[in-house]
Amino acid sequence: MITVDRLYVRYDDTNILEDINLNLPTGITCAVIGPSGCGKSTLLNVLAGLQKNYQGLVQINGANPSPKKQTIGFIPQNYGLLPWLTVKENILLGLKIKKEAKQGLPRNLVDNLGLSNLLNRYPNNLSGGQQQRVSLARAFALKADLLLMDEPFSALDAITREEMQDVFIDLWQKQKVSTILVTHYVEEALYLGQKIIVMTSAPGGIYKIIDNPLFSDKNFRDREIFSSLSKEIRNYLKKAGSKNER
Ligand SMILES: Nc1ncnc2c1ncn2[C@@H]1O[C@H](COP(=O)(O)OP(=O)(O)OP(=O)(O)O)[C@@H](O)[C@H]1O
Repeated sequence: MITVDRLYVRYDDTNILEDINLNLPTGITCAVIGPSGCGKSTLLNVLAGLQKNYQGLVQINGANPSPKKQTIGFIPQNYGLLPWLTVKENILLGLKIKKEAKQGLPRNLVDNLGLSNLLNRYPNNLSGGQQQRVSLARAFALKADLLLMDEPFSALDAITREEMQDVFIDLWQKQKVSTILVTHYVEEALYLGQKIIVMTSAPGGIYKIIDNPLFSDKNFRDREIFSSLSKEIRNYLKKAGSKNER
């Protein structure tokens, strides 16, 4: 369970996040969408335990976010791979930090992600899609309490992005890890988020939380509700971008 109660983040005298309240049950995916600069990455950083300068209550399974108390997987915008480590070493990195590297490489995961022949390569010699697969392997190997992804697929071309969205859904179906992902794409939010949080522009707040009936439906674009729901979110985003119109 993820609980956020009256969360504020301030830099100097400016509120970046303002009065964020959230209750997310364990084992769901939640997509966060909102105008540029509204504080989406800041929210992820707070949940990851990377940012401590906040006010309010933030709890993951009843405790403040901390690498000592929970296992938190984090996939940043640039995949977060260490260029001086091989694919294999990058995948094992999280497990090493968790002191579980002795279990060795999670072979099924590596095979499912098509990484078996790339284990000795370095990240710079991989395509964007391959790098993203490595970062997913590292995150899912952890069997994390919470997986945070900051625009995980935005650097990929459209076809590879759609492939990676399917890869994510397949992995998630097997593990049902609680996941929060930030995205700029309405379609991505509709495919990957059981819940969709629409944020207001700076200072970031929650404009609307939507229960999404299209989650993980591979034919979601063909469903009748798709165009009305995506229109609704785009309208929310337009309004959310201009607080006066709320
Ligand atoms: N260390 C910092 N000091 C001061 N201001 C900061 C700092 N880090 C972030 N900010 C500001 O906080 C605001 C929110 O930034 P954040 O990166 O969380 O937004 P975002 O919604 O993820 O943006 P984008 O969609 O463009 O990636 C921005 O105005 C940013 O300039």
